Amino acid sequence: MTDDFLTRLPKAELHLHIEGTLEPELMFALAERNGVSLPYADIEAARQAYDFSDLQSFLDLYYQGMSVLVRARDFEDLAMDYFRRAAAEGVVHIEMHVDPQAHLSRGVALSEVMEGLTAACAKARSELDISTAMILAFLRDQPAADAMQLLEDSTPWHDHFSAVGLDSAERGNPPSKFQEVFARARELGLERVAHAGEEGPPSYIREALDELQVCRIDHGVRAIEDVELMERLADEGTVLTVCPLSNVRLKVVERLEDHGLPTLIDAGLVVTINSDDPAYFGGGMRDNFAACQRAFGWSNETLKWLAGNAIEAAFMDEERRQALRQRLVES
Ligand code: HPA
Ligand SMILES: [Zn+2]
Repeated sequence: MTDDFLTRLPKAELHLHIEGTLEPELMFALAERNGVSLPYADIEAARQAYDFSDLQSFLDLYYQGMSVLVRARDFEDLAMDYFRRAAAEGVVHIEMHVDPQAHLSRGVALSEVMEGLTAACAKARSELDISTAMILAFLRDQPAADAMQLLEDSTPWHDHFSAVGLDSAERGNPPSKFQEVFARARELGLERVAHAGEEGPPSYIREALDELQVCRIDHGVRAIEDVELMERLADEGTVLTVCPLSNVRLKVVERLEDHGLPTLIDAGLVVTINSDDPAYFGGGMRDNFAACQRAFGWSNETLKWLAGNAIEAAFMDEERRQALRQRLVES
């Protein structure tokens, strides 16, 4: 392991889609194992195809790529492959969004997904000293009734989920569409997070707060367009899980230097740095921190503050949080 500050920094990742960690190498290996055909001639051609114009152009390839995930073993390999890379760059805690609907629609049972992922999470803890949490994500471009059905059907695995989340195509699919589903999740004792203000307007961030009662906003970068909203987010201490390289690759911003992160921090918001879909967006947690350090000239103190925000906002037990606080002080 490289012994530099950014690697030593204990990084907790609060915004990651486990299906977005599928590197082309593993995609090809699993395609062969499962007899699935891919639209790419080779690994290099797959990487070349990752040239996105917006969220939807990414989602099309993201759903296509996961067609190679069929059996529990595939999901375990997917997660372990990522956990090993993450451990090597100093990631100590990972909260992963899981998109069951994207697998159910292909005839892959939830039991295959969960068996594989829970096995990997157990190994992450015992073999890599990485703690994990899972977020049951609903695809917002699918009907709310399907999300409700998934919430009920996933009852045997509710103990494995810390929260429910909302992802996929944002525009035209406001948080209010899922008000009842999130109310039910709350009744079941699950925390709530939602993607809002990535491509969608600031009003979606308000809706997520008011109608879904989320404790964190995933992305949330379009809050910079609404000063009152920024004040509210700062006052309420709502955590934003910002994904800098994702925002560049999906053209939410043209260049990282144009990103609203410094504005959000200056306005007093609690922001964290995350990788989103590292296999598709050109880098993991360390790369995201490094790119921000370069673009914004941030000091090590600022980077530590960001890493600390994630440790404080994570779904983890207090013993683990205390241990990670200590590692942060020593980094
Ligand atoms: O960045 C994202 N945004 C919305 N949905 C997603 N699903 C995977 N990644 C993303
Ligand atoms: Zn995301």
